[in-house]
Amino acid sequence: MSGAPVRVAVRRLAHGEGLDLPSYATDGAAGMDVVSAENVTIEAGARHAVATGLSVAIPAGYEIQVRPRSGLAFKHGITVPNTPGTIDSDYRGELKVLLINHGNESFAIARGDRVAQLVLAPVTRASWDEVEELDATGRGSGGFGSTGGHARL
Ligand SMILES: O=c1ccn([C@H]2C[C@H](O)[C@@H](COP(=O)(O)OP(=O)(O)OP(=O)(O)O)O2)c(=O)[nH]1
Ligand SMILES: [Mg+2]
Repeated sequence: MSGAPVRVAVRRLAHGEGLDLPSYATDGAAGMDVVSAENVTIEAGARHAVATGLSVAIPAGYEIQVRPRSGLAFKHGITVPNTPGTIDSDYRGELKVLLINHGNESFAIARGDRVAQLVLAPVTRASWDEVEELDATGRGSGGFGSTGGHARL
């Protein structure tokens, strides 16, 4: 961690009352674990937008990324289909965690369970310089495996 934490306004919605705010599990954690505000079971193969009971006002120039927790992914096949989910700085609706169950069994989430992690990240915006020709490179248009497969070169 470098510097003071960036302050982010957070509002609890009615169904978020009593829940822990997202928090860093360890001193060096990159993401804040965020908990579910609902009891829900996600069937094998199904998706669900999990309520967090929170809305936020991220300062301009930042975003929040919603990332999976590796333990849920590895043990249960529960991950974030749109990872990293993007929370825009101008979004004021409820922050939701989209989950998909890639496992073979239904997965029960209880209110208060940690379902994902939130990473605050700076945003660099681009503007286009439209040109007739791009500069030449050794790679050129080669891609999608053009340098070899997964095995040792
Ligand atoms: O995992 C997510 C992803 C998005 N959002 C909210 C915040 C975000 O600012 C908004 C829009 O997300 P995104 O731009 O990814 O979705 P879209 O399909 O492009 O919708 P829109 O047209 O509203 O931008 O939805 C969440 O709560 N959780
Ligand atoms: Mg969008």
